[in-house]
Amino acid sequence: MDGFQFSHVTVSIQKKHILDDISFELKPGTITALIGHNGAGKSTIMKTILGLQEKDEGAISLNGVGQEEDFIQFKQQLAYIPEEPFLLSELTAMQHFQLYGESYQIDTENLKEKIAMYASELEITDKLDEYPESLSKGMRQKVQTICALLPDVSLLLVDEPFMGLDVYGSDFLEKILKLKKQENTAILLTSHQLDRIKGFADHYIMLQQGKVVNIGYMEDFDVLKRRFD
Ligand SMILES: Nc1ncnc2c1ncn2[C@@H]1O[C@H](COP(=O)(O)OP(=O)(O)OP(=O)(O)O)[C@@H](O)[C@H]1O
Repeated sequence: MDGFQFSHVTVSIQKKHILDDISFELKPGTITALIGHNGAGKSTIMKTILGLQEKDEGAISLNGVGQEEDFIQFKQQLAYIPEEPFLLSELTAMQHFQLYGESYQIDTENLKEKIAMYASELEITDKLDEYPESLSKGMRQKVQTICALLPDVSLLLVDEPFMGLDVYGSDFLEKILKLKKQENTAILLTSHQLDRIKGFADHYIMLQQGKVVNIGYMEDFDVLKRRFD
């Protein structure tokens, strides 16, 4: 089955329900925004998909591959841009890209072209041999972002995509997310920058205290918001 399924997932941390029976689906070639106040459970959904957070119940699958059945094959089909960069201090920016290239088995020429294009567009070409400690926070975020954009995956998870990026970097990332969508990637993002994501997300999932309160088309979001305000 194509696409991503998150079915009846419940997560507890220290006996408290953080996600309560959450279900949604993502179709290939769509962008979906997870919307909700601080603490609603958006990052916990991302971490649960990535296997960083254990779930009590439920099932998660991507293109018919169950997260629990074959975690490596499941994981190989997705990439993640975290809110905070977590780079390895002993690797340069270029070595991070090569590591991603190897783990996603990207063809060498293709990898070189992509690195050159992303580094140039995000203005870090002169930083490729630098280690994370000598990069600014925004530059580290750019390196982390490029890592996740290098592979062609079925599912791209993006936690607060525009946090830490300058306006030019944010505009470029938005352009690339739209391009990935055209290439049939399903994109799940969280953002508090509603004005920006309203312009390019197709669907929204609204969370409140670990529960889904509404799922709909992004273009209908304003109507719903006015009703809740
Ligand atoms: N490790 C943890 N230990 C205890 N509680 C946690 C832990 N991680 C998350 N929580 C709780 O889970 C709830 C959901 O947190 P989560 O980070 O998923 O929210 P969020 O919607 O991503 O918020 P934000 O918009 O602030 O990033 C919060 O009440 C938070 O306090």
